[in-house]
Amino acid sequence: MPCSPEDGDLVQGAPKVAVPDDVAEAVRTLIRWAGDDPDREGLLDTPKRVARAWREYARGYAEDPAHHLSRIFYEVGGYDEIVLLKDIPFQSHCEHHMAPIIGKASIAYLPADKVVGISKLARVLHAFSRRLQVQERLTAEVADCIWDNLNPKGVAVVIEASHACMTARGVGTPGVMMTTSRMMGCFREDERSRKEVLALMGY
Ligand SMILES: Nc1nc2c(ncn2[C@@H]2O[C@H](COP(=O)(O)OP(=O)(O)OP(=O)(O)O)[C@@H](O)[C@H]2O)c(=O)[nH]1
Ligand SMILES: [Zn+2]
Repeated sequence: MPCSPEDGDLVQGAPKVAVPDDVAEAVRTLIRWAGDDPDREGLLDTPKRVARAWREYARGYAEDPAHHLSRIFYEVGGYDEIVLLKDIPFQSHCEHHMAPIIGKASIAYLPADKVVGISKLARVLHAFSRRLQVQERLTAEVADCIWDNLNPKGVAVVIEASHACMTARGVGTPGVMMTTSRMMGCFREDERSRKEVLALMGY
């Protein structure tokens, strides 16, 4: 995947982050554990690559997700209906196996007075997904962050994802998706609002 400008020191051509010896050594140990020789030519640079890759996978730890919701618009022409960002692709890693979680999220809110730039919903998702996660917590953290910072009338988050720890190992069930949701405010209390937002999401 190409680096985006928000990757900071990870932008192609920028100086690479230094990898501490103990981190590289940990990867060498893992290579040995996997059954290979970390001193063979093809694997010599792998510990540093893996270490830097993990800085990318886990760059959400360096972000304050709420910061993305700090630029508020109060005037949006009296708009008072659902705002939905649908099928946002994301990647995360499960905290049990550190294996990829690959999926999509739909994030909706019903504004009271505060509205944010629509990209910010995806930024909040990425700030939480680029950490070690379980899908339930990821779903709740995204919803809670929007609820706490925008004080909307409702928040709805639905996430569908495939867990590599289930597809590439373990139970070995490719194609299985896990679905989680968090409904808050009107989407939790009012059945019509809940149905409306789920229909807009395509469920
Ligand atoms: N609820 C939940 N479970 C997850 C998530 N990601 C991974 N898991 C599960 O975490 C569980 C960890 O179970 P353990 O028995 O401790 O680990 P394990 O022996 O590797 O389990 P298996 O995956 O069944 O081989 C597994 O059932 C995984 O499928 C997630 O986001 N949410
Ligand atoms: Zn897992």
